[in-house]
Parts: sequence; structure tokens; C-alpha cells
Amino acid sequence: MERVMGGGMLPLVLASMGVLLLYRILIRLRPGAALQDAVVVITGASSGLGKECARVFHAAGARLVLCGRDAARLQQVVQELTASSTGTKQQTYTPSTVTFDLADTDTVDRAAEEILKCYGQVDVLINNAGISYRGNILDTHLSVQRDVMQTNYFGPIALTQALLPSMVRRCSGHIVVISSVQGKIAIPYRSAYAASKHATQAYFDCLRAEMERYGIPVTVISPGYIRTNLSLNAVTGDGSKYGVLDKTTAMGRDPRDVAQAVLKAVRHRSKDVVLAGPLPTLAIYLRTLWPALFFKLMSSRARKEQKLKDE
Ligand SMILES: NC(=O)C1=CN([C@@H]2O[C@H](COP(=O)(O)OP(=O)(O)OC[C@H]3O[C@@H](n4cnc5c(N)ncnc54)[C@H](OP(=O)(O)O)[C@@H]3O)[C@@H](O)[C@H]2O)C=CC1
Ligand SMILES: CCCCCCCCCCCCCCCC(=O)OCC(=O)COP(=O)(O)O
Repeated sequence: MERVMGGGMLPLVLASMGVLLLYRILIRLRPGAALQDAVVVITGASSGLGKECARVFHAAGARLVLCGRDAARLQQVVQELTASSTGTKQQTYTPSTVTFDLADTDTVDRAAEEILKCYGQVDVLINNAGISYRGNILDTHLSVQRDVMQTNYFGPIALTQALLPSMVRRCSGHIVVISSVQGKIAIPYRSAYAASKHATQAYFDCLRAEMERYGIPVTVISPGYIRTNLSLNAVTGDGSKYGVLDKTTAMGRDPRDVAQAVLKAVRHRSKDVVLAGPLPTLAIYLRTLWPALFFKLMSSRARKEQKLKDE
């Protein structure tokens, strides 16, 4: 056996590894799907990551439908994009806007109709809008748990389900959702947010399997901290605004880089993408491979945070 491994098997194993590596490099280098003229819907396009996604998809020639709750802020984004594309060679389009509140499920069906009317179809839906939360479970009203779930989970799945039939009819389309590292691991004092992102991960994993027969890819993107207003806009246990720009958020990744990674994931029809540094990535593996240690680390994190609050 040793002679076989030494003489025949080793070169075979090395050659297979080489082929695999080459395949992975080629996959990364391939240009991916073109987005020129594609109809791309982005929720939460008025700020942060959504706004940066609007920029990169607009520059790639997509016909955009920008969604948010504030019509004036969406118009501001439209003006910025239109001004940025004057004089460029790429054919670009003035984005359309649709204003609605994801927390109000009843308005989502009407919004989906309005979205479909813009260009008659949707090629890519990017479920990006979301809010975060800071709080201790003991002091958190159940209504806050519900509200975060409504915006981050029920709203996006209602919009997805309202737009899916038109994609299924055409056997064409692409569903993307911006989840979070907290859709894969739960950290203390984020119950509402982490629960909504875990639900998101599960729902869109199910959807991916069910949509494969129609050729509709589903991409779940799980970023680590990004430099946006997410923490400023977060809600607390009594429903009031947190209103603090956390250091972790301020030190987060540039949203322009994250938007480029979203564009790449869409072009390559990636299934599941984690956009985080080595520590959160390690934590995701630890949660599966050594849960006892992960839980110990989270308990210690909870104790430390509580101590800081008590001081
Ligand atoms: N920043 C970070 O560290 C990370 C963020 N993420 C995720 O990225 C996504 C974008 O967040 P980010 O850009 O960071 O934060 P921002 O607070 O800057 O943007 C959130 C966007 O969501 C929209 N939104 C919020 N609530 C609603 C609602 N009820 N109905 C419709 N739109 C709503 C807001 O629009 P408007 O208020 O105009 O309606 C806003 O455009 C979120 O899903 C977030 O969970 C994931 C990992 C890390
Ligand atoms: C044997 C050594 C093991 C080392 C493991 C280290 C474990 C470290 C824990 C790391 C936790 C990372 C949490 C990352 C959270 C995150 O990136 O969230 C992204 C967000 O969605 C941010 O939202 P928020 O509202 O919380 O700012």
C-alpha cells in the first residue's frame, strides 16, 4: 500500500488538487452574468449598503427600482446617480422609485405590483433593507421582537413571494438577500436581530432548493460590520431609537467594497457568501464544530458587556 501511495497515488492526489485549484481560480476569474439592461430592485436604497449597491448596479447598466420609506431620500439617490453617469460610455438608466414600509405587510403586495409596472419584469431582487436592535431579553417588549422580525423577515419574504410568480412564469430571475454574520451565529444582546437573520438564512436556503427547477438562483450574503447608520437606527428593548454610532460599526468595512462584493456574487450567482474577517469566520465554524466552546465564549462576552453597563 505504501508503495502504491508513494509511487502512484501521491502524484494523482497532487494532480487532482492542482486541477481543483485551477478550477476555483477560473471560477473566480470568469466574467459572470451581464447586468446591462437587467431590472434590479433594491430595498433600503436610501442609505448605507443599499445606496452603494444602487451605485454599482447603476454603473453596470442595470435598470433600477429603488425602494425605501422616504420618497425624498430616494429621489436624492436618483439625482446623485444620474449626475454621476453623465459623460460615461456605459448606457445607464434613470432609476425608478417605489416607496413603502416593509413593516406593513399589507402594503407590500401593492408595492410589488408597482415594482412590476416599472419595467414589466424583475431580473434581480436585492432584499437589503433592515434594522438592528440592542437590548437585554429580560427588558425587551415582545412587540419589539415582533417589529424587528416584521422588517427583517416577514417584509422581505412577503416581497419575495409577491414577485416570485412572475419570475417562475419566465423561468428567469434572481433572489438576493443581505443577511449578516448574525444569521449564522447568535451573539448576546442582539436577540431580535440575530433571530430575524437566522430565520432569513433558513427561509432563503429552502427557497434556493425549491427554485432550482425554475433556474432561479438564490444568494444569501452574510456581511460582518459595515460602516453605515445601522447602529444609529437600531431599536432598543422599549422600542426607542438606540442612536449611537458603535465603534464596531464605525470601524466596519467600507460599504462601497461590500457593494462590489454583492455585484460579484450576483454576476456569479453565488449561493452563500460570508463577507467577514477571520475572527467572525472562525466563530461560524466554531459554532458548528465545537459548540460548547462557542457558547462559553458568548457567555463570557455577555458577562463582560453586562459589567460595562453596570459600571
Ligand atoms: N452595517 C452593518 O454592520 C451590517 C449591515 N447588514 C445588513 O445590511 C442591510 C443594510 O443595512 P445598512 O445599510 O447597514 O443600514 P442603514 O440603516 O444605513 O440602511 C437601512 C436601510 O433599510 C431601510 N429600511 C429600514 N426599515 C425599513 C422599513 N420598515 N421598510 C422599508 N425600508 C426600511 C432604510 O430606508 P428608510 O429608512 O429610508 O426607509 C435604509 O435605507 C441590513 O439588512 C443589515 O442588517 C449586515 C451586516 C452588517
Ligand atoms: C479558539 C479560538 C476561537 C476564537 C473565536 C472567536 C469568537 C469571536 C466572536 C466574534 C463575534 C463576531 C460578531 C460579529 C457580528 C457581526 O459582524 O455582525 C454584523 C452585523 O450585522 C452588525 O450588526 P450590529 O447591529 O450588531 O452592529
